Amino acid sequence: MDAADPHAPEGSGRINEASLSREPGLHTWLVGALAIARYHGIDLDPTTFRLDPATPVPSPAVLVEWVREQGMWAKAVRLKWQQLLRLESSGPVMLLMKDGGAVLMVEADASRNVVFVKEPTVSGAGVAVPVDELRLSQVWEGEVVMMRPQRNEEEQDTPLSFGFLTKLVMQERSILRTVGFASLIITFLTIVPILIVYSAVQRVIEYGSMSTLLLITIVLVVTTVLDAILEHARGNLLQVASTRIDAKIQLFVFKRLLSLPLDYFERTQSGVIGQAIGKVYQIREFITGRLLSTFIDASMLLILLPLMFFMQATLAWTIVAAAGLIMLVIACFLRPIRVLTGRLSAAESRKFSVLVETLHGIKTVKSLALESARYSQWDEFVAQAGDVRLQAGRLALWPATLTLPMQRYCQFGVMLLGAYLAVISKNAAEIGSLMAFTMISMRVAGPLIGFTKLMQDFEDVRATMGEAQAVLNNPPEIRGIDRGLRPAFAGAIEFDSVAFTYQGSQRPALNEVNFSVPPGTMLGLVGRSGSGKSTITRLLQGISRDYTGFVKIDGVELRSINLRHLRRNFGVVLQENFLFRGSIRDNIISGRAGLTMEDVVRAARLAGAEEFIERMPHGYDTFIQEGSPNLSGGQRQRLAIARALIVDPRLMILDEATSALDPESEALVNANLKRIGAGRTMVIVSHRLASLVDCTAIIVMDQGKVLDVGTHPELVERCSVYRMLWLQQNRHMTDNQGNTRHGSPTPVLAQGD
Ligand SMILES: Nc1ncnc2c1ncn2[C@@H]1O[C@H](COP(=O)(O)OP(=O)(O)OP(=O)(O)O)[C@@H](O)[C@H]1O
Repeated sequence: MDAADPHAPEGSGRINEASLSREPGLHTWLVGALAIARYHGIDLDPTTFRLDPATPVPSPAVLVEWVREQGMWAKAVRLKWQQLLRLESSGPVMLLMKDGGAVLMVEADASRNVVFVKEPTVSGAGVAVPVDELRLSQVWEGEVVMMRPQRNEEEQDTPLSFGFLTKLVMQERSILRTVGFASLIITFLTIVPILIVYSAVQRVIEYGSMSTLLLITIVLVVTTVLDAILEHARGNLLQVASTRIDAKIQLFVFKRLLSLPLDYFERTQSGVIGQAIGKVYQIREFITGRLLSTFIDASMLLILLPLMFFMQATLAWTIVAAAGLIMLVIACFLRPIRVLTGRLSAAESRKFSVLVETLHGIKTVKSLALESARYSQWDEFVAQAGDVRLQAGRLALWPATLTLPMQRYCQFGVMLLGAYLAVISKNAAEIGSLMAFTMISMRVAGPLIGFTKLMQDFEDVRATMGEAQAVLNNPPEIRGIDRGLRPAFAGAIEFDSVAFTYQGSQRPALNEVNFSVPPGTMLGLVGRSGSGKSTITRLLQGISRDYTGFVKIDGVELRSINLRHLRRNFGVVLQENFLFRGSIRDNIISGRAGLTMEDVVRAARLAGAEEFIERMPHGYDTFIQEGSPNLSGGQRQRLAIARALIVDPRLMILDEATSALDPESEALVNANLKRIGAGRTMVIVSHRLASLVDCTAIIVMDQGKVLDVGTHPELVERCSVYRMLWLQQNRHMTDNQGNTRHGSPTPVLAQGD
């Protein structure tokens, strides 16, 4: 059947490569993504999309990754025609074609069995044409890319709370509903044998009816088997639900953690953070385990309790009274337990911090033989935590001990009382009733006690939640990450009356800083320790944003720039750079989409890393361990430079990048600086002035202020602080070469390479 619209322009129902008009220079998929984004009122920056020249068709994963990096929600899925017809989407979706092209599906009409598609154009212009399954299947194999804006600010900024976690749990309501339904049937299956016992036992005993006994046995066996099957199925479903909830919580926690600003991590011990993250899992266990099962049990109570009252009201009242007493005892202990739980948690955090710190600093610990000092500290914190744990444990024993008689009563005492009541009533029918009641009370006692204990657990979890919230609910920097301008950078930097004071500090780290440099500048930053050099680079990267004055890049105030965009345009190399576990190639790419082996080689060559990589046993595939012990400091640094350079950033920061290097490695990196700096603005912080003599401009910082700006010769001439630093370093170098201590600087040294 040809489903093409008769009013559509001739031939417009055909989709083939020829009909896919491509935006000049842009891949069709990219045009499609830009068009969908534009439909949602978002402008994506296509220049940030990198495509492997060897493979002109990117993978859907690469495209999706790029769209996500740009701050939108995106997903690539495989759909069948029927699913496509039912697709609920608040905008166009992109169908990826077999030939590498794409069309946008703007509407689906299930009644006519057609979808409306149009060619992707950035402007969004073009006529949508209806296409049927047969036609589409000739060019489309089912690949679809869906995109939409991040739902709303709330979605990204959702803080951790019971409400939020409950919402996550409720997302699994279809499973939970089934679980609830299964629970009701299980309860029913529990009641059936009880009712049979209730009504039939007396007859069996009175009339010696063996056939009734056999029937009861068969019914009991059948209900038990059914019960077991249903319990198993319910357990299975609960496992599925809790695994899914668990995965969502883990994703949430990690995302939330990554969204926290860097200075938060600088202020907070990693042990405290690690401990708080661990706590979230305790809360999850509570919600998906104890809470869920108690509520399921509670539904059972709703049926069983009335039944108990119906059978034996006196005994039922005693059980309710026992449960009430248990609740009262636990309620009395809640407050003191909460206090001790809080103290225990704090003590555990301190202990954990020592462990994490020791592991992080293990090189220092070993090399300075600090093992015994660290051990004593650990010993002290273990003792403190043990002390509080003992107190907490002892206190928790009390409610357990005091409630034990009531628990035992619910399980066994009720039987004795029932027997007594049966005996004094002298009614044989009471025996059946008593047996049935006892069976129910066994079933009821557990959930009743569980319900009361839930209060105690909830107190624990509330304390735990407080700790996790103290870490995860810190204000994220995500707002800046996903919002703001995305200007194309040339690289001009301007500081206009910038002042900045670190949180908790009295003295400003930067005070009335003013300077501006044009694009392509190689800017050196020098000054005594603590003069504010690194702070300038932090401000430039948007790490610290609560400064006064204006920091502008190409005239755009930094706080109005999208943070992700800003950082993607910065290449940053620090004194200590962390290399991840993985191959050299993976480390240079660092998971960024669309980068190829050619990019890796180009970056490595520019960073001066190519020669040592090629000498390694597996070249670019050489595996780097965590902390990269198999690389020298110089090699690590050059890899870090390559990693920063691979995206060809317009601005680059080298913060003491060569300070820890041996002279040979330093000379190697410095020799490449000019090449590295070609076509981009470089900000180089260095204590070694020899690395900076080629800079177009050097800023001399002193106590958070700009003391002078000039070239190396100018500063030697007129800036006393710079001259002093220069002479200090130069004397040292000349000494090494056996020259006179008071000799003037030599031009050779000044080249630094
Ligand atoms: N995270 C921080 N929290 C509080 N104060 C800080 C922080 N980082 C730096 N400072 C303070 O801010 C001032 C400037 O520090 P900054 O690191 O910018 O100096 P620097 O010139 O780069 O020093 P160095 O050459 O030693 O690295 C110093 O007084 C320092 O103590």
